[in-house]
Amino acid sequence: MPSSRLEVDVGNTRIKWRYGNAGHWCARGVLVSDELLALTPLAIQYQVEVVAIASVANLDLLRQLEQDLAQCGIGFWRAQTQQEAAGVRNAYQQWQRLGVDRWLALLAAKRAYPQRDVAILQAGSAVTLDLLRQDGAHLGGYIFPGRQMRRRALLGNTHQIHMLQERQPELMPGVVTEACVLNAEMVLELGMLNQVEQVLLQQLSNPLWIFAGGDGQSLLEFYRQQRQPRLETSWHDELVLDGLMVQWGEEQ
Ligand SMILES: Nc1ncnc2c1ncn2[C@@H]1O[C@H](COP(=O)(O)OP(=O)(O)OP(=O)(O)O)[C@@H](O)[C@H]1O
Ligand SMILES: CC(C)(CO)[C@@H](O)C(=O)NCCC(=O)O
Repeated sequence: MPSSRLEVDVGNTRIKWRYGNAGHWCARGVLVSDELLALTPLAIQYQVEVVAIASVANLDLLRQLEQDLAQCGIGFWRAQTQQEAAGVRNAYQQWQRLGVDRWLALLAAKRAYPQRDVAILQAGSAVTLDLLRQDGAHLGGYIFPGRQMRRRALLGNTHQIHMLQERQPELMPGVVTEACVLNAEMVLELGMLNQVEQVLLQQLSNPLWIFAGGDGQSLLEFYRQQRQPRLETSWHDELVLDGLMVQWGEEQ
């Protein structure tokens, strides 16, 4: 009998979880990152045997969670970055330093598209981009500050920029503070997407560009709205959790 699992992706902003058995998910949800210990009551509620976690966040809380779960007789399994697995070779020389969310996304992409070059953009607290060739070679990537992080840096380091109301971003220059900030975010992100597109076209062969993460939908829309997007794109909601499943499956 496959064990019932709570699968968890712990980012620096949010925790995404899903509960199920052998790929059939009965429940899913989101917590904020400092609510990690709320996973124990969830695991009890769903009577899971194991909590399987990928985390790039606070290690102290993770140790506490492991202890809490052990006291309740619930297993704890933590995904790790690897040098090579499931047909993917990590490009980092110091391979342990690659974020486990990036590594698992590579495993998930390889499983989903074994015959294609892919690029993976995960737009979370940070925005990461990773390149993966069809032969399994990870070609490295980029780490950009995420949207919320940039916004906090701008507002936190100035006295007179206040966002009194949200509005739709556009490319034209703004004539009110909010528009200047929001439109600049769009200019910045489109610039990033265009520049990255150039790199992907140079480095990969007919790649599929996968978007994921909290701001991924919005970046994907920006990209698709352009006059001539040159790459095929796809949206993946739970790439890190899918990679967690690949690694779990390989280790059982
Ligand atoms: N309900 C929400 N709460 C917080 N952020 C949200 C929400 N909806 C969308 N976002 C956007 O999602 C981004 C965070 O995305 P996500 O939850 O994927 O990050 P994360 O996995 O915690 O980050 P990372 O893996 O980079 O540490 C924020 O920058 C924010 O702009
Ligand atoms: C870049 C983030 C924060 C994205 O979640 C995470 O993957 C991380 O902490 N990575 C460690 C550094 C690296 O990947 O090189």
